[in-house]
Amino acid sequence: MPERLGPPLDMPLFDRVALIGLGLIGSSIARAVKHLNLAGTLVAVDRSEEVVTRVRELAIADEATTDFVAGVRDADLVILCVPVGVCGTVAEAMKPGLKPGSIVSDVGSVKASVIAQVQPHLPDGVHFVPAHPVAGTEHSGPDAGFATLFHNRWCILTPPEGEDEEAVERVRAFWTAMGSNVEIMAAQHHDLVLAITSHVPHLIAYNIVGTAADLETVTQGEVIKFSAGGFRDFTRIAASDPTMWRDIFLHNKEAVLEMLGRLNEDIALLARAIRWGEGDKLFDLFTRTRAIRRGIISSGQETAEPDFGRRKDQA
Ligand SMILES: NC(=O)C1=CN([C@@H]2O[C@H](COP(=O)(O)OP(=O)(O)OC[C@H]3O[C@@H](n4cnc5c(N)ncnc54)[C@H](O)[C@@H]3O)[C@@H](O)[C@H]2O)C=CC1
Ligand SMILES: O=C(O)C(=O)Cc1ccc(O)cc1
Repeated sequence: MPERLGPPLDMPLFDRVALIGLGLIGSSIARAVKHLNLAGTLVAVDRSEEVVTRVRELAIADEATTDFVAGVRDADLVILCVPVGVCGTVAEAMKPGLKPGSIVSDVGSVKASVIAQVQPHLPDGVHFVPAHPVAGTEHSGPDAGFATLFHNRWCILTPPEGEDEEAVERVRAFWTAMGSNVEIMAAQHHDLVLAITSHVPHLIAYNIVGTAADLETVTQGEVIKFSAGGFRDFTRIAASDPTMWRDIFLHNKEAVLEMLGRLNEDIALLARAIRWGEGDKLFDLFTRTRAIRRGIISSGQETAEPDFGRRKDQA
């Protein structure tokens, strides 16, 4: 797997790009954009003065402001990198500054709800190409980002039907330049797929760590001391940002509940197999799941060892 970004482009893809929300994802995009020369001018917008100050200290954008309207003015591409629950209010706040012909995008982990929140606020002539980079870590904030985060990772675009093809292709080119593999799918389908591949696994991690911490027969000290096994991987996931994940579950409610229902049925079957000593059933499942893990590794999406967020290849 290549660990470095390519050389900077001779010509930027966009004259002016505005990022709203400079946390893990926004600041990773900012670093990649600067490194690869993807924007003539990069503007950072955040509601937090502290974040804006830190962005200036880190020098990861050309301009930084808390003023949404001024921040997006004249931008050709505006990307919302905020928790999914506030995308509608952010879109409403920036609306007066949006330039006709510009492209609005986002990075939210849920797509149908973000589209429903944002679309009503976009003036005619502004294109909307929602995106979800399927790449991240359990860390948050502008210091947590790194330019190679999206390298060799999927980025899913969910343009509403009838959206301008050229706008979609420009967003595709942007993510491809950052090293992502881009796929296009319907927002509802995205939400169903991500419910089982990302959202429910996070819920399970939050649940198992919470349950272990609550167990009266096991002390907090023992949970930490003996966490070298599978539990340790769950604690990494369960350290993910509470605001972000609260919003994901509330905004992908139906798909998550659907997948949880299915999961509950399968767990009941596993409990039954254990109770009745049906070793073959357990063995068959574990054999199938081992093949899935090996398939992921051989596809180059994951290293064989735990990488705890791929921070060693930060750029
Ligand atoms: N963390 C991850 O691993 C991934 C996150 N995402 C998505 O990316 C988005 C951002 O996530 P992170 O960068 O991890 O979050 P973060 O917590 O690191 O950063 C969020 C930033 O948004 C700002 N913000 C919050 N509310 C705002 C508002 N109303 N107006 C303006 N700025 C506001 C915060 O000040 C902060 O700087 C979320 O929608 C999340 O679902 C997508 C892929 C991976
Ligand atoms: O840290 C991890 O293991 C993740 O799963 C990161 C992540 C979180 C949310 C997303 O929408 C995509 C990726």
